[in-house]
Amino acid sequence: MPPSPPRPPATGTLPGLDLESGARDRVLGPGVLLLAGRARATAPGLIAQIQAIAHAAPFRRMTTQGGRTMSVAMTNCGTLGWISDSRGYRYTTHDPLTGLPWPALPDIFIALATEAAAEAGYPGFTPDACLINRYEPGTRLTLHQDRNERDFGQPIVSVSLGLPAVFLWGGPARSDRVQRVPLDHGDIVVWGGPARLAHHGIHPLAEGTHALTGRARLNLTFRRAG
Ligand SMILES: O=C(O)CCC(=O)C(=O)O
Ligand SMILES: [Fe+2]
Repeated sequence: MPPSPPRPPATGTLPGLDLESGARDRVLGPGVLLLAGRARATAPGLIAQIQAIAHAAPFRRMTTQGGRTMSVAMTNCGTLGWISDSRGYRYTTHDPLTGLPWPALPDIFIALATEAAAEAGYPGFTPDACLINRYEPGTRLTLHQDRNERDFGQPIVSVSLGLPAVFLWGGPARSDRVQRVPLDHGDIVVWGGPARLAHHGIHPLAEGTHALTGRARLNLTFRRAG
């Protein structure tokens, strides 16, 4: 009997295993790609910028049109910021909490989002909006579509920092089968084209602490909203 072939390398679900960037890259479906670890090198700089942004535009838990309080804490940077309140979801130029324009997109944010989009097959992406989500253990984001943007021809670039999470990736219909995709610190998911209006969400975060973010996961979601 021939010897059994060598096992393929482990696929990076082991916490703390510092796999080479790219080893866990995955196509989740047509138009959607996981770029594993691509934000790892710049993560400390990204997190420092998030702290400065949150100083000017604090994290807050927004309410939905139905009066529920969202469990994810959010803030924004860019010329447009995503908000939810009793009037529904929309983009605004100003932070309703401070009355000031949202803080500008840092150059390192724009560079990262543009490079990740290009690598995933969406060249020329220039974001004008970055939603910053902060999850604590137990926090979840229910299945939804991102559909408040003007041009669905533009992709979404989503960067994970800190605690790991399970990304829920579905399809255009809410009832479509949902894949559970482990996301680690520094991972980037890019979706567009046929995947642009797929349902997605975040499973309730597991307990833990991360060296750079503490008891939290931070997510940057880049969009061309206007
Ligand atoms: O936290 C994530 O990875 C997803 C965030 C998201 O889907 C959104 O902000 O619309
Ligand atoms: Fe989303």
